[in-house]
Amino acid sequence: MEYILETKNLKKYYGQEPNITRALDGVDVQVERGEFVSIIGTSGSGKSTLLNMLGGLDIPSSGSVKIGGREIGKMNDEQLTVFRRRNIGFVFQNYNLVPILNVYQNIVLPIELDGNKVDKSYVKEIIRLLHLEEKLDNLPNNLSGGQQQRVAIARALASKPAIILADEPTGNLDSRTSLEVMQLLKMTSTEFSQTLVMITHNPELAQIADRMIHIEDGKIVERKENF
Ligand SMILES: Nc1ncnc2c1ncn2[C@@H]1O[C@H](COP(=O)(O)OP(=O)(O)OP(=O)(O)O)[C@@H](O)[C@H]1O
Repeated sequence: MEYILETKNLKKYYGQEPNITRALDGVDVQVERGEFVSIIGTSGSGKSTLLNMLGGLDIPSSGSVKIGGREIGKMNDEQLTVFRRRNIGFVFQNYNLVPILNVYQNIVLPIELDGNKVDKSYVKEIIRLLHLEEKLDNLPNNLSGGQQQRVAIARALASKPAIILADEPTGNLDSRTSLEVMQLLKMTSTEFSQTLVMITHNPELAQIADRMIHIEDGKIVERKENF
């Protein structure tokens, strides 16, 4: 079977002996197309490092990452940038919105960067579901943290990427809104057969996924509730 995301013996070390940090220490992860997987672990366990590797944002010390069957270590920077933009939607903790663009422009930016036509009715539906209709002309600075996060989620969904990688996507939302946003992410990813990988330290949110991957000290550990 070909997985949409697959790592083999993935290692990421920072620094050098004797002060080496093994952020990832031999990680084998497989994610099936359309799956919703949460990666859960305590602070410093390696979650963000793993997500960055799965999204081709960082280079492994050793081991491999395959996205859609393609080994990303074999692509040059430009190929990887285009590949990422076409296949992966990112939702970061800190939103990464463009401050000089308004909400609507931020949402459709990745589509336009790729020279594609905006599916207006789809984007409108995302905007409605994320309660952003009234904010489309606002600049990010004029929004609350939670609103900015919803814009970031809308942007990730708008280009219908095959894969959505989310790093604590609801970290700045209250618990009720977090659950709502998570349900929305789950609903849209199911509707468009998207693969969703989300990292969190919140067990309640992690359980919304089809499957949980536990990480401790840079290693995947098996837990009973996975089965
Ligand atoms: N650029 C870096 N340089 C040195 N060490 C790093 C770097 N990035 C991460 N680390 C270390 O690697 C380990 C894993 O970090 P990572 O950010 O992946 O953890 P995390 O599980 O996402 O944590 P958190 O939940 O706090 O965001 C930590 O010990 C961290 O200090």
